Amino acid sequence: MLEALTIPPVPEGLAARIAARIDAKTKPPGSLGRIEDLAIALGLAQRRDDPEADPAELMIFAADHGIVAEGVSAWPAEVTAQMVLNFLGGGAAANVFARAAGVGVQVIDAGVASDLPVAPGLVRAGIRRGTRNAAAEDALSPAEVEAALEFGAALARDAAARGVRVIALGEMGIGNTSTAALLAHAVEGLPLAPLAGPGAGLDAPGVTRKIAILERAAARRPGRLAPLDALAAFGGFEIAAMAGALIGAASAGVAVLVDGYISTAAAMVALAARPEARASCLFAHRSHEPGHRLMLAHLGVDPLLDLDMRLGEGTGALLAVPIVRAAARMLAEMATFESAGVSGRGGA
Ligand SMILES: O=C(O)c1ccc[n+]([C@@H]2O[C@H](COP(=O)([O-])O)[C@@H](O)[C@H]2O)c1
Ligand SMILES: Cc1cc2nc[nH]c2cc1C
Repeated sequence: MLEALTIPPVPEGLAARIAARIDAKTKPPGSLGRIEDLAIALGLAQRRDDPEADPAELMIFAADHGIVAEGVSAWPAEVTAQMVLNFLGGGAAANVFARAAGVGVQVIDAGVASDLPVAPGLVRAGIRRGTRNAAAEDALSPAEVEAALEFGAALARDAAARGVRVIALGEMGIGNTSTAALLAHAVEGLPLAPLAGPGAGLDAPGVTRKIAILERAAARRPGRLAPLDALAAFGGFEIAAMAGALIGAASAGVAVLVDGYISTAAAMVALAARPEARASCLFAHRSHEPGHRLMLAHLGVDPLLDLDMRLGEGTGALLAVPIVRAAARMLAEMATFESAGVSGRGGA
């Protein structure tokens, strides 16, 4: 089904048309700097001359990772489910930033291992509870990968049908920095050790142990892997669902705000499978997780913000929403030299 989703090409001349409109606004040409580039990028992402930032929605995809049994995280796996309850209660950083930014939140159990109550507002994939331990065996079956991708794509297309214009990709999953590192290594050939960092708070000896565990996992499936094979080898459910959501959003003309280290790994996987979705992506921030710099450099991306954040949940993407909104409204609402009767550049 996912292969059947067509991603519309960027219309010919769209960037030049938006750039010309921006140049007619009452300001010295180029004086809004990267906000001007962002307005064009939003137009390209939505394949529209008049892109909109609202409504924007945060999707928080939560899941667990079997590799946590090896000791790759400073935190126990139960924290994933506990944080899902916190998201549902509105008390997490993502909830607070979403309220501050005027963004709706959807909480998604993409494959959490611990018990979660049936709760209104919790969307469930119902594929499986957690991945297998990728250091010992493949984390997901090909059918599970397919199901998670389809699930994410369907959620994004549902959001598009509700009129959502921008989807922010957030996640929660103890151990998912390990999975993200393995995916970036396998799909793009980036070196594994510099991709492996403290995640949610490992100390230096912990990072050294994490690297050894990740090397063992990578050795099980050596060499470059196709994106879906890499997801099967290493997981995880939330990353596959985010990759599916990105492709689903791109197919529906919805812009995707990519968040931090794990969200970017999902984008890497999605873009390896569907390069034509690249124009649909806006990159929100540079995470403090050291490997994020490598990923962004590999993608040739200079994100909007760099605030030393490394939380995930979509918090970096949420902080970028007001900037994206300002760019869209600049394009829609700013007067032109002509409409405002302001003189153009004169001679001496
Ligand atoms: O978004 C980031 O850049 C980021 C960087 C480091 C950690 N995290 C979050 O921390 C969790 C994963 O960390 P870890 O050490 O358990 O792999 C997961 O819930 C992520 O949302 C997120
Ligand atoms: C408490 C906590 C909150 C998080 N939010 C995203 N990742 C997280 C990891 C932990 C440990």
